[in-house]
Amino acid sequence: MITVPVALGDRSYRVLVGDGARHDLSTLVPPRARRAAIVTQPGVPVDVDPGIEHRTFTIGEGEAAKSLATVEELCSGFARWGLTRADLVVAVGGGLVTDVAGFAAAVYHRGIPVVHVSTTLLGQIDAAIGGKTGVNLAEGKNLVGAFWQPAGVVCDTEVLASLPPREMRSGLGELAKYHFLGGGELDALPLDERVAACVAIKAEVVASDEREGGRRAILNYGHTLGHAVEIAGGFDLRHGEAVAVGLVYAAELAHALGRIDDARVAEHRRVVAAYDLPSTIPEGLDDDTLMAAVARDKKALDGLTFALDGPAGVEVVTGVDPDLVRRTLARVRSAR
Ligand SMILES: NC(=O)c1ccc[n+]([C@@H]2O[C@H](COP(=O)([O-])OP(=O)(O)OC[C@H]3O[C@@H](n4cnc5c(N)ncnc54)[C@H](O)[C@@H]3O)[C@@H](O)[C@H]2O)c1
Ligand SMILES: O=C(O)C(=O)C[C@@H](O)[C@H](O)[C@H](O)COP(=O)(O)O
Ligand SMILES: [Zn+2]
Repeated sequence: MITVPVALGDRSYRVLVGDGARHDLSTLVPPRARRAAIVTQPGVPVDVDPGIEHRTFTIGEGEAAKSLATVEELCSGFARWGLTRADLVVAVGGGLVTDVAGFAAAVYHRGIPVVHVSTTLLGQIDAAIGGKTGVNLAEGKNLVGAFWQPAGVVCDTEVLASLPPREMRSGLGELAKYHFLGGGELDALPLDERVAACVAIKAEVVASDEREGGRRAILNYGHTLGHAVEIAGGFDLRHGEAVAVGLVYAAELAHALGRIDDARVAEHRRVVAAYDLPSTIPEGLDDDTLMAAVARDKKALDGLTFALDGPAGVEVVTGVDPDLVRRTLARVRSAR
């Protein structure tokens, strides 16, 4: 078992990574908790035992279930059962479950503890770590949410064996992101160590800027166009697939701004292709729709804003020329 600490002062917690790590869930349960509300989906074939009285609450599958309506249903269920502030929410699932259950925990009784048992590759290397929780609106991804750190996280690599191949590949989209955030050749590592290495990268960034005042936005690399493609396409692409498209787009944009050279763009394309992930914008998504979604990105405080690679690594670039953003859409489309 590998333990990765997330150092956030009195909100610090442990991330347990390893084959069978779910069996250590009870070690992360806060001492005052008497009851645990387990939030999961019918499609998650993972049983957990928090070691205290528990009841299971299921939510729907797919991004449509990542909604305020689902949060309301969960909170009503918690209230009917009599869950108190001293009790616990345990999210068991991928990023969708941990984002929704984490947000419900953040707002129920103005905040109760949550432990994430992450069951997808994408969740284990990214979504369950760092305390971003939230839901979608019709207008965009994750537009309502809260920073709410878990009391602990379990990344049991054994449960990844049942993950459908497309979901595993989607996780590789976020893994591709870490290649450009100092991760280097992560593929050389055994699975547990690869997951732990990504968790450690994310933990260090989150510890330096918990609420995305600045540096944390590098974790959003590939997400400005990624989220736009995801929502404009009605979620035909999985999150990690959309991030892969967004990484290639961000590389082309950084190149157009003179921040990186041809070889670095080629490296982005190589990493994305090696994971068998898409590198172009799906047909049928028009530029105006994508531009509107890009403008609604939460990072866009001062003009169109992207996390972009450059001589000093990935950093946030504000006020990007809309014409250049459009021309880069055309460039990525033509490289199909
Ligand atoms: N909060 C964050 O920092 C953060 C980071 C990255 C992504 N996200 C969010 O995470 C979501 C995507 O998460 P995801 O890729 O994990 O998808 P997901 O949570 O939708 O799960 C994908 C599918 O796999 C099933 N599944 C889960 N675990 C399984 C298992 N072990 N075996 C078999 N099937 C299993 C689920 O039921 C679901 O149908 C998006 O909403 C994205 O915005 C959040
Ligand atoms: O944890 C972060 O910070 C991230 O940006 C991680 C992303 O992979 C993740 O998809 C996140 O939910 C996106 O955040 P958002 O602020 O753009 O909604
Ligand atoms: Zn993401």
